[in-house]
Amino acid sequence: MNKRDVYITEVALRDGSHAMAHQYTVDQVTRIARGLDEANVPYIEVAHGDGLGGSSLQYGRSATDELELIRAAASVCSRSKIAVLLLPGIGTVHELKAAEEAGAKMARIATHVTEADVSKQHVHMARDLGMETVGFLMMAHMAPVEELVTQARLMESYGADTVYVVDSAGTLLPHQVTERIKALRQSLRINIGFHGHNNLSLAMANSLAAMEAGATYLDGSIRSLGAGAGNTQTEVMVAVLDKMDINTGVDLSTMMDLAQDIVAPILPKPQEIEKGSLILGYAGVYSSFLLHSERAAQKYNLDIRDILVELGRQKVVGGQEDMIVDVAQNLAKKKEALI
Ligand SMILES: CC[C@H](O)CC(=O)C(=O)O
Ligand SMILES: [Mn+2]
Repeated sequence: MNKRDVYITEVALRDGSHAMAHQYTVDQVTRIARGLDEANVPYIEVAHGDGLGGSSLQYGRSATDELELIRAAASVCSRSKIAVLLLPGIGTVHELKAAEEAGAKMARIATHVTEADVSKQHVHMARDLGMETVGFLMMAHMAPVEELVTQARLMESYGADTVYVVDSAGTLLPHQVTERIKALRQSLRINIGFHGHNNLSLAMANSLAAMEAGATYLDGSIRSLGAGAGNTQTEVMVAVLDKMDINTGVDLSTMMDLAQDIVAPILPKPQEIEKGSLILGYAGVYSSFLLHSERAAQKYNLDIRDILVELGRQKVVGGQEDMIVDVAQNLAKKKEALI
């Protein structure tokens, strides 16, 4: 792979799986991956939205086995490398091995920001398989900067090539991104990355803040096809970085056409900042909770805002999706008692 100033990982075929209710088909994945490869995007992440092994009642069943999707994407890529996400506890080392056999070349091992220690075995396994390895510290707003540094250092000590600050809730403000990335840059030798969500319309500003503070790996989703209001919109990021004379190696025209002609037509609805996604960012709630909370709001006849504000107050984290229904049921009971 040619040297670039910034390495973009396109996450629509994984983070976007949340927005697609995990209903990606082989045909959709093939067409999108082929376009991304043509555009020379360095990394394309493919998996269930909650990572390998995520297809379940709790997280949402996939329409198509993720290994089939990974194989399909890998089969049309000659330049882009396929990445997979794995959350220890949801995915196992067996699934990682199967993903590698299906063509994945990068493993992104994701943990809650204070739980990097659970990534050790998976980082080791990924390295043993010869994969590029990323530590992905989710819900990064929930830990003070010093704690984030400690956790990132653990991932570095396990052998990760890159560690990411992940703004899962799309709640960080640019100065908070700057201080986090700066602190990591000062304490680590490995690459630093940033993954944003656009719930407060700050994903682009935060990505630029991250880059200016020393991040060289940035995530984006084409047409913002990610959880919540989506991620930093990849084709827009390519345009902005190009105007800043930052070399991403990605072809802007190919990305624009892919976004317009292939991705936009498959969106269940346009990726806008609506009430639910705005509250995710405002209350600091996991972006992947949006669809689950929308369903709960409908079922219990509640305002989604009330559910998400309560989940934010309770500092609910990934893996606690069952709390969404608990919170909705309690709110519904309280509402009934008032009538
Ligand atoms: C549930 C996994 C999650 O979607 C990973 C991620 O992209 C994030 O935390 O933002
Ligand atoms: Mn995400």
